[in-house]
Amino acid sequence: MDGFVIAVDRGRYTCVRDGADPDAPTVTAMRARELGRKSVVVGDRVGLVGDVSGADGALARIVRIADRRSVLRRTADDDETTAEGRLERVVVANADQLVIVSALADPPPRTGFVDRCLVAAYDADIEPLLCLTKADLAGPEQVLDYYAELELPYVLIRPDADLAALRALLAGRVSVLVGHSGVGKSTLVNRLVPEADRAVGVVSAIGRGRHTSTSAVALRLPAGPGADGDPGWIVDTPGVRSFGLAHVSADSLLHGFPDLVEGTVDCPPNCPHTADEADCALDAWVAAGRADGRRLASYRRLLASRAGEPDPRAAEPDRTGEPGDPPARG
Ligand SMILES: Nc1nc2c(ncn2[C@@H]2O[C@H](COP(=O)(O)OP(=O)(O)OP(=O)(O)O)[C@@H](O)[C@H]2O)c(=O)[nH]1
Ligand SMILES: [Zn+2]
Repeated sequence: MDGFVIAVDRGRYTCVRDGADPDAPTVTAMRARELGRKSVVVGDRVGLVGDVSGADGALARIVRIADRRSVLRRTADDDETTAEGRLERVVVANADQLVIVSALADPPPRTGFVDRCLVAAYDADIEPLLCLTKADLAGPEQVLDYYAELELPYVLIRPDADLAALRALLAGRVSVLVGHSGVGKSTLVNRLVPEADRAVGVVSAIGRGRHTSTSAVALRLPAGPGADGDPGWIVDTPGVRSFGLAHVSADSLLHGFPDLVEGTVDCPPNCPHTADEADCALDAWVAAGRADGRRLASYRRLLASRAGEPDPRAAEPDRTGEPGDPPARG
């Protein structure tokens, strides 16, 4: 029996069977010994044996994990020189899309956080989608201007408008939602999946909150009226407030900045692209107007952060989560 892992809690995996009716009971499973040390995460496609009835108290076993199409990772922090920084976690397997939820106001957009998510998305080979909430409070011009060179797909979310544009982008795919506290991610999840309360209830019944607050949960999107085909899945990541990037090499970090990549062709061999590297061609690239200087500054902040250098702006009082995360001001 093949299935899809939708929640993980203390050695128990909640799975849905492939092809099962959306209302069919979920299957609770444990890992079979033959899996060895391989981890099973939300989004994994697994082979199940044993009692797959989903009845109360039934316990199936996961005997196989399918090859992963993508692996979204994070580390606890950026610093590859510390044990905590090297502690790498797989957030979600087999995601197709990373939906970066950012408010346009209250709290103001944090392009540093978005840039960091873009690095994680490109590193994982997952398509990014910028989801700009609270569009009733502020316009998207500044944020879109910052990403002008990227052709980054985006949607605007306002409380009084339907979510058709977003639903169309979610259809048929597994999309991971990430965002800072207060950006309206929970509000959005509840609007997308009105039964999310029920789903959340199921998860809390197996102990969410007592265990790890960072565990991800996959929620099936409801079929729209008259819609055929698969409406898709969203994966909510309640505890993921930032993406430590210690697992991303300095080279891969650059792939999160496609607007800068071409600017490095004139760099000397093995150029670290840091601000103190006098011959780095990126400064000239920006000076020539080929990319936004704020993007170069953001890239270099991430480079410095990976090397364990403290960000001088992290100490500013109005910054609550993300070191070195400027609002998108011009
Ligand atoms: N004006 C406006 N307010 C919104 C919108 N979406 C959410 N809010 C409000 O923003 C606040 C935060 O929303 P949440 O959905 O709790 O945000 P969150 O990102 O889930 O944050 P946590 O609850 O900390 O995880 C709430 O007071 C919402 O009512 C929106 O589109 N426009
Ligand atoms: Zn360089």
